[in-house]
Amino acid sequence: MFILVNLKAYPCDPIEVATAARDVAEESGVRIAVSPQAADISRVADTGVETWAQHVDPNDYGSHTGSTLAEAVAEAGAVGTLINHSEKRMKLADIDGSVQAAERAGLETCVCANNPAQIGAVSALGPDSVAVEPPELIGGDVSVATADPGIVTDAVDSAANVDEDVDVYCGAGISTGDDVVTAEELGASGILLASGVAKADDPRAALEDLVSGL
Ligand SMILES: O=C(CO)COP(=O)(O)O
Repeated sequence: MFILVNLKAYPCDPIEVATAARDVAEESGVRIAVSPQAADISRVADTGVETWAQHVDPNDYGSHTGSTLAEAVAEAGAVGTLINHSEKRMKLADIDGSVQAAERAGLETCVCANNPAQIGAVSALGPDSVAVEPPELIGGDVSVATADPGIVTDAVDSAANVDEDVDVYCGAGISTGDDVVTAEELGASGILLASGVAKADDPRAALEDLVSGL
């Protein structure tokens, strides 16, 4: 299982989370990555943790003020990027452009989507992975894997029907090792989470719990 920690714009210490994630990944052998604010990518990557961007724009180099250039986040130390999110909604054509931009820059890609139908649509764009996250469960304390297990299994089927090489992750409300094991049993090969770590009093303990059943 891959554990991808999205720090969103939470007021946590990205270096504290990054060092904890690096250590827990080393100790457990579980792949863990941290996705900080773009401005923090470089110093998070310097900790040695696997670092992902939260977003890249579809554009190439050029006159694109305010854009997040895929090559720039790769140069800063990111090895992957999220694309699209319930909190950063993109048009399908722009998701396609961002997947291509990320691939051009050598970044691994994970496209987020709200439901299994959208998972099928974005799987057709050829990302490395997709993540199903029901918006109504994001930021809550009930895991998608227990609140709506069918959405995870349907997302797995939906992606496989389009492209069997696309990994499927799930997210929303995941905070415990039991949630991670349940997600794995439903066919997910990774989880995407935020508040369970970013808002935890002790991010290291939260990460240790997440990997405890793997
Ligand atoms: O949106 C998410 C990750 O991208 C999930 O957020 P929570 O883990 O806070 O529910």
